[in-house]
Amino acid sequence: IFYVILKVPDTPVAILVDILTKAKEIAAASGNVPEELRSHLQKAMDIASGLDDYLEKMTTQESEPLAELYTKTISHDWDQVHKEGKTMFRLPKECITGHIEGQTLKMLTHMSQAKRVLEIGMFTGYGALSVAEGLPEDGCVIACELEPYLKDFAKPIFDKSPHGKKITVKIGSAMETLKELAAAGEQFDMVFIDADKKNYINYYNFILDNNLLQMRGVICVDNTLFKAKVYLEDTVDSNGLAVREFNQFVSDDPRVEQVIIPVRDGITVIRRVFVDSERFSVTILSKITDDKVFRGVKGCPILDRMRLDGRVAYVTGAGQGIGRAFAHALGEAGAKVAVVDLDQDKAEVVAKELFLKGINSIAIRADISKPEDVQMMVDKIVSKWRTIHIACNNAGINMNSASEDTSLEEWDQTFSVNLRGTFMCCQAAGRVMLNQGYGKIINTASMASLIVPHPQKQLSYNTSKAGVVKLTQTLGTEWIDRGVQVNCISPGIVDTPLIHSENLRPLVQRWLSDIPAGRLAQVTDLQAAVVFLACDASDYMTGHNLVIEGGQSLW
Ligand SMILES: C[S@@+](CC[C@H](N)C(=O)[O-])C[C@H]1O[C@@H](n2cnc3c(N)ncnc32)[C@H](O)[C@@H]1O
Repeated sequence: IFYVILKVPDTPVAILVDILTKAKEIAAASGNVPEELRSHLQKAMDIASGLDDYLEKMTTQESEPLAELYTKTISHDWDQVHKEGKTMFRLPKECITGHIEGQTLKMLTHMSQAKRVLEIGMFTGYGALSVAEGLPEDGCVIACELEPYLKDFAKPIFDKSPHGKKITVKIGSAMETLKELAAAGEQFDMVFIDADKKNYINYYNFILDNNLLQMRGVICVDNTLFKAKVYLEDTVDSNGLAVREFNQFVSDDPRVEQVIIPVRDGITVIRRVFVDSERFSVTILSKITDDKVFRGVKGCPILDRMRLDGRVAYVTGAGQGIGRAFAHALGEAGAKVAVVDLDQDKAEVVAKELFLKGINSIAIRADISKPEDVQMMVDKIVSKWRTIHIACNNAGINMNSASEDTSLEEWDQTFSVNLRGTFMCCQAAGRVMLNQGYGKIINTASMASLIVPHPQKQLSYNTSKAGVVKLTQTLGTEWIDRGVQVNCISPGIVDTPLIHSENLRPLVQRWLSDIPAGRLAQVTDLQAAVVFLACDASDYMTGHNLVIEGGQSLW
């Protein structure tokens, strides 16, 4: 309530409400205003005055630190602070971005998958903290601010928030900070310009001219409606005129594409459009080699070419460990994933994990050593999603015994899953893929296909995995001219809960001394490889054994 009383109209809508309130008062005082006009005035008032409240209510509530920052900011006596000489300028509390704009910034941060954000004009840090909340754990915000007082003002609240540590405040003229950042070769995924309006064009040009914005970054600019003064003809306010000039400049700039979102006092969102812009001058384009390297294959930059949107994948042995990590990785890259495991419950749990993240998934129980199960798996996927693009044949078993004691049962069982099972999966999925002229098969082999891991004795495992590599090479060369690539991944020793058992501890010590990386593999170390082999960027690779073992096979 305190805030409402103190609030001055500072957005187009708030000004509209203010004017309508005055018009209503005049109408009320005048005896001869037609009822219809009064009713229109009331309706216009209801529409305009209800908007901000409704936005507040329907937008995700702000976090406690943000709420505290807001209250602390609007209840602070900024005039007094200025009189005491603690700030250079008299800072109007209304310049805080606040709940709706903060949530908008957080959402934009999230949507643009930004990791590094630059804010020009931090004030008390509401925008900076909102952005920080939308960043991943290793994200960072560099917030430029002229007034040293504001850094100390914001600090206690930044310290209270788990996201505050992502924010670095740079005190001084923002232009000087920009120059330092450019000299250090820094780049940002998102830049939020919200400082002195007369410098907007300078900040904007400096950012673009010095590549402070990374290739796919966005610039957000605050107050670009500037209380409607940017389009009202009688504007004389110098800030209003400066923002108007800025908007016109951006609108005429062929390097970018932009939109003004009428949130609060207007936020312009700007992105670079280097090659796909029809507005880009022909003379500039004639000097560059305009090919797939420049534009990207099918117009996609390399990371986009690694996406798997719309693809259908399955992963066997996906109920845990490497298979589970593969299923998550393929799903995160955009594929629908069938989670296949011998254990139905485990498959269902992983499928649920994927679903929770927004990845379409199904769980399938299958014993890949049985031909009928393998065919059932393929049929189920095809009947559900019409096809299979990515077959990740990962299920395998490992039994240890000295070679002189290895039983035929152990040998047969190992081969029946690791080699025969993998072959059956390749064949069943391969038939679907050959038929459609497209497919990616990724088998899980092992570093044991290259070296003989020791001191444990695992003859049947080692030989079966060597077989998986030869299977991969043979199929990879036989099928590539029909659009199907077959590759395999050979992990080194992977850190699993099993490995931490008391009796395996001495063995782990031994292995560690054999690994140049000085650590075991985490399942997450293998995720990029499966996405790479599953995507179009690896189309020219086939029959390859991608070894990921921290250098162990080289020692
Ligand atoms: C509109 S407020 C920023 C609001 C803030 N982004 C938020 O989320 O609440 C503008 C801020 O820019 C700062 N500022 C103005 N001119 C500046 C300059 N040349 N360099 C750095 N900061 C400046 C002001 O001190 C003020 O704190």
